[in-house]
This record gives sequence, C-alpha cells and structure tokens, in this order.
Amino acid sequence: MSVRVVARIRPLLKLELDKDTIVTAESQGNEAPSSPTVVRIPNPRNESESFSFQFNSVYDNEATQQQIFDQEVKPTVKHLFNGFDVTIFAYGVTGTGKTHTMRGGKSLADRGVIPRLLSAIYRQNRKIEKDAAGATQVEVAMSYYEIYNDKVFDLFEPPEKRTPAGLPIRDNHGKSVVVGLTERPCTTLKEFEQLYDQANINRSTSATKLNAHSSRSHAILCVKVTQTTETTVRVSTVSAIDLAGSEDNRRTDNNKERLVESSSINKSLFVLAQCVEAISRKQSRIPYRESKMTRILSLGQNNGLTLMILNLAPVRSYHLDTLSSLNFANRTKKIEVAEVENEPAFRLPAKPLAASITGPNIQRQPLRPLAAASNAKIHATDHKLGDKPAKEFSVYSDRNSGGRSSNMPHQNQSSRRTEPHKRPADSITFSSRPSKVGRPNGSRAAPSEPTLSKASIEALIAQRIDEKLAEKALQDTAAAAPALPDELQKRLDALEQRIEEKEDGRGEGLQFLLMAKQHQARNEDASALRMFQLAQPFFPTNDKLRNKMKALEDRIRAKRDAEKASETKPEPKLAPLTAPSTILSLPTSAPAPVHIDLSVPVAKKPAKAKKPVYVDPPSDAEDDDFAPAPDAHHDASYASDDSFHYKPKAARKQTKLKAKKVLIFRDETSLFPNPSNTSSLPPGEQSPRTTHLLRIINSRDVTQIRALKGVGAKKADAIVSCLIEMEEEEVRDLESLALLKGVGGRTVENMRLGLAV
Ligand SMILES: Nc1ncnc2c1ncn2[C@@H]1O[C@H](COP(=O)(O)OP(=O)(O)OP(=O)(O)O)[C@@H](O)[C@H]1O
Repeated sequence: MSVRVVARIRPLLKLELDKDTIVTAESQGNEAPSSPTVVRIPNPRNESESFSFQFNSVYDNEATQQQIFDQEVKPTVKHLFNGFDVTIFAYGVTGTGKTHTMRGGKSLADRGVIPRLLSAIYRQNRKIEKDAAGATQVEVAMSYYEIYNDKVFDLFEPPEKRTPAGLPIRDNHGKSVVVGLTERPCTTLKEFEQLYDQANINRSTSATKLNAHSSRSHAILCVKVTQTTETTVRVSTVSAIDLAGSEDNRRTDNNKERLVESSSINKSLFVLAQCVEAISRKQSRIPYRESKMTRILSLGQNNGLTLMILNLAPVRSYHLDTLSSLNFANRTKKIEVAEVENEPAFRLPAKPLAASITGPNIQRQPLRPLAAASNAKIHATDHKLGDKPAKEFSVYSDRNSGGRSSNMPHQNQSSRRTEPHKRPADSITFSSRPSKVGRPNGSRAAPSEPTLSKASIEALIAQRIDEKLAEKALQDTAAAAPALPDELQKRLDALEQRIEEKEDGRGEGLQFLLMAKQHQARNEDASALRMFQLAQPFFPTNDKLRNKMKALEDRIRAKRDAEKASETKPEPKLAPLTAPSTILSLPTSAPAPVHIDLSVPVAKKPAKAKKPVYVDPPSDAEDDDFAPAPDAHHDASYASDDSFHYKPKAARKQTKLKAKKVLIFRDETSLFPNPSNTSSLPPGEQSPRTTHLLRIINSRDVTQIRALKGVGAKKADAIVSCLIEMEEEEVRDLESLALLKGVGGRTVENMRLGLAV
C-alpha cells in the first residue's frame, strides 16, 4: 500500500491578497466538484501554462478541521485498534499551516488532528470496554519529543532538564529507538490535553518573518494503545508528526540563531527528499542515517498506515517553494508501505509472576527507569538464515507483540506476518482489515488466579518486559547488521556518537564530516570534498582536515588529468570520467527538497523533439520532477497522475540509457576546432565564453537562462531551482554545470555554442 498523500491549501492570511492566489484545488474528470484531487499551479516561467499534481485528496481553503479529521484521520482509528501502527505527518514550507492542521487552535472548531484523534481514541476505548463488558481493557500512554537542531529532546521534560546532547537514538535490527524517553499513561482526554498543552510550551518555537509562531523543530507525538484481554495483549501506536517547515532564508531575514535552526531544518528535509528520491529510484542505500528526523520517520520502512498531509500556501510569494513541495509529495505518494498489523501477545500465566511481585515488592518496581527505556523493542529473532529482516517502523515503544513473544518462552512463537494489504490509490478511507488473533497454546491458556488486579499485573508485566527489551536493545545495537564493512561502520558510529555527545556548535561540523566520510566510503570524491569544505569552517585550525581536503583535491585533479591525457580523439566532445554519481552540494537552505541529479547521459540526443507526448518515465529518467505544460491542448492530461511527467517524444529512448558518468569539459576545445583556441588557455583558466555562460547561470535569472541555446522553460526552471538549493554557492565550472539536474553534457555544449562572445 502506498503512502496516502493529501494536500491542504490554507486560506489567505491577513496581509495576503486575493489577486496573488495561484494555487487551486480542482476536480478531475467525473469527480464530484466537492472532492477535488488535483492541485493546479502556474508554471513560474510562463503563466499561461500550468502544472497539475494529483493526490488522494485535495482540500481547499474552505476545508474545516472537522472535515480533514473526519475524512482522513478518523478512518485510521479503527485500524489502530485492529493492531496497525499509524503514522500521520504534516509536511510543507514554513507558514503553510502544518501546526494549525496537526495541533490547531483552542476553540472546539479549531482543534486540529491530534486532539481530535485522541478524542476518537478515548471514545473507541470506552466502546470496546463497554462492548466487552470489562473483559478487554484499553490503556493509552504517550511520549512526545522534538528534534531540534538535529537533537532529540523529550517534550515532557522542561527545557532546563535537557542535556545539551539530547537523547540518543539507537538502532535495533534496523529499527531506530529513542533511548530514555518518558512515556506517560494518560487515561482521559482532559489528562491528555493538560499533558499535551504543557509539553507544547516546551517545544521550540520562535517568530520569523514568515510565521509569527514558527515551529523550529520537528515534533513527534506517539500514542501507544494497549488492549488487554484475559489472554492477550495487543499494542499499536499512532505517531502524529508536525515537521518543521523548510525556509528560504533570503525571505526570512533570520538572525544567527534562527539561521542555525533553519539550516538544520532544511538539511533534515533535504535528507528526507534524498531518502524519498533513493526509494523511488529503488536504490539499495537510503540515506536515513544522515539526519535524525529521517531515521525516526523511516519513511518507506515503517509498517502500517502512513498519511502525509501536504500543507500549501495559496499565494505567489511561495511559488517555487510550493512547486518543490508538490514535487516531493508527488514522489512520496509512490512509496510503498507494508500494511502489517501487530500480533497480539499471549499473556504469561499470572500466578508465578504475581507471586514474585506481590507484597512490598510491588512498591520497589523500578518504574522510572522502565519508563525511560520504554521506547525500545526487540524483534523476534527467529528469522531463517538469509531471510530479509522484517522492516519495522521506528522509535515507538513495544508495539509489536512479536518482539514480546520472542521474549516469552512459553508462548506460541510463530511470527506471522500478513501480506501487504492493497487499497486503491484514490480511495478516500483506509481499507478495512480484520485483525487476526492467534490461539494460545491450550496448556498455557488456562486462566490464572492473580492475586493483584488484572490491570496492575499487566502493567507490571509490560514494565518488566520493557526493561528487558530496553536492556537488550542497548546490547544489540552493536550487533545490528552493518551495511558497510565492520571497520568503517565502527568509525562512522564513533563519529556519530561524537556528534550526539557534542555540546558545542561543532556538532554541525561533525555532521558534515560524517557525510564526507560516507561519501568517501563510496568513492564519491567530489561529494566528499564538498562535505569537507562545509565542515571546514567549524574546524578552522584542523590541519588533518585541511590535508584530507588537499589530498582529495589532488586525487580529483589527477583523475581529470588522467582522463584528459587518455583522450585521443577530438570527438566525442565530452570525455567521460568513470566515477559514480556524486552530489554537487548540500544546500543549507532548501526551500523544499529539490534533488540534484548528477546522472549525465553521454549518449547522443536526437537533435530536436518534434511532438511532445506524455510518458511515465522510468525512475532514473533525467529531469523527471518538473513538468511544464507545453501546449494548452494537453492541459487535460495533466490531471492524470502518471501523465504528470512530460518528456519530448524524441527523448524517450534517451531515458533508457544508463550512462552515469561525470563529464570533463575541455574549455573551448569542442567548440572551436582551431587548436589555438584551447592551447592558449593555461590550466584552470576559463575562456571568456565559459565565463560569460557561468555568469548567466549564476545570475539565477530564469529569463536569461532560458535564452541560452537548447534551454527551454522546463530546463531553465530546473536549473534555477538547483541554484536556489545551492544557496550562496555558485557554479564554478562547466563540469559542475553539467551535473545540475536536467542539464548534462550536451546541454552545456549547446549553451556555449549559442553564445556570441
Ligand atoms: N486552514 C487554516 N485556517 C486558518 N488559518 C490557518 C490555516 N492554516 C494556517 N493558518 C494560519 O497560518 C499561520 C501559519 O500557520 P502554522 O503556524 O500552522 O504554519 P506552519 O506550517 O506550522 O509553520 P512553521 O513551519 O513555521 O511552524 C497561522 O497564523 C495559522 O493560524
């Protein structure tokens, strides 16, 4: 089942004008006008054209909180009680209404998804308990934390109690767990509201130019529902995540502190975009570990149901940001999530345990440490050799009873997983699936005679199991299967550990170092160098770092020289350097994730595309995330989900080519057959033509860029988007230009050819 993606366009704010509205919700074909599924937005380059994006549902500025909840969130409650984990997250640029959607206001009508969700959970609790005449008990507990500047902080703890390094995240069989998180039982809606309101005071928010109450952190609320019957315990978790919004710092006027926050937010969102990109390209390595938020969100790795609410501002000032968000959402909706329910665990015979915990012992149960460790959960470890470990959603506490049962020797150990359950992409509600409860072993199912109340025994059992699981989780961290060679993994872990523990501002620098090393491990020299360069300001006096950079520069230069030397023919004009695809730069202020695709096809392109057709491009097709409408008569087909991707007909074959080479340009050689044009250029110097071309590119002026030979509206927009991602960075040479998304070697050739200098 795919991630369900719905878009919500917020109303105009006080200072926004109706005439600036550019984002609209539309119905497609025979859909009811009241249930739009398409977001339409003009092409920033040519407003007579428009882009349209289809999602599971689209809500316009008149949609109420009640509507969003009833149509999107309420149906998930049933699934939660059937044992499915649910993840709901709000994504969007700063000031687009994520917090309004998730938390909302104080009045009844204004309440957001989270309070309404809790209200529905308690209502369902009461119903279940009533229907079962007390035979089933339901307990609700929650943890709430934020990721601020890439550190995890418990929102149930006041800020003064925080350690600067925050709470660590540990891996346990591919699942990330936050260690030391408080989990609060919460029996009534009123109790929840008190806890939630208090915790929200602890959340990091500040005024920025774009939002008077801007969230400076990603906030993650986990609500754990435990259903206990005479014989079974079933745990499932709903996670409601209010992500911080991406920010274009040229618009925010952020001060230093806000800038640091902003760059951390943007970085994590950039990594999220990279993860989504890697998933959609079916890459074996998904860079989850490069930010805490992505580690915790584990998009595409979590089981259960995932709902993304894409928040959008309707106005022109957000134009490019909105496009980027829409592109991101468009990819996210294709991510498949395994719809796997949590198995109920069979309760231990109560007698022996009760005996061990009766009397004064009860008072001595180590409640606090257990609460602190409750986020850890161990999987069943009975995989057969070669079995792929079951993917699990992260962080949340002991939701999978399979984990518990593996720790309960007398229980039925069969770890059963259900097949992913498909539902139509456009269905409004999540599909229904009855929960399947296994049968207990007859010899153990005999009812016990507890000396305590059932609820307290169960609580104590759960606490004991949590404690064991937490201990084991910590022990097992080191045993988790490394994706990289042991030695390298150890060094990365050590570095990561240092980042987590770092108390000064160098944590940011260490993050860059970590990424540099990861790139190095994959032989991605250019990206590694870039990361080292980003890290360098944090360690200005570090000679070792300087030497590393120097060595890398030398290696890259040597590679280029070797390539040039080996090039004997004047044609082809572009000499490929056999290197893996690389990342050109890490934007520190991504308005929203726009990936930089460095795959540059070297095969010859057809001279001219004649007639545009819509195709569903392969995942590695270049430039597949921008889709201008070429002609008005094609407009209707935009509304179709897969027709979103536009490619000139003649270029279709091109997308099948797998060449992924980084190009080396010989300045002017390919343009001017006269060798005097090249030999006169000392190494490292650029010809006036190249300088002029780079000046145009770095102007970021879409009109100038579009005027270049071989650059259409789509390409110009893609280039400007990439440049925006690069913030202050400039494109310094033709190789870097060819690495921009949607450019490539031949485009660079064309651009240069068309310049009259
Ligand atoms: N659907 C809506 N109806 C009315 N007001 C809204 C709506 N959505 C957002 N707003 C208003 O827009 C402003 C920004 O919303 P909000 O703070 O929720 O944005 P955000 O996306 O969470 O921003 P950030 O990422 O900076 O935290 C707030 O004043 C909020 O009340």
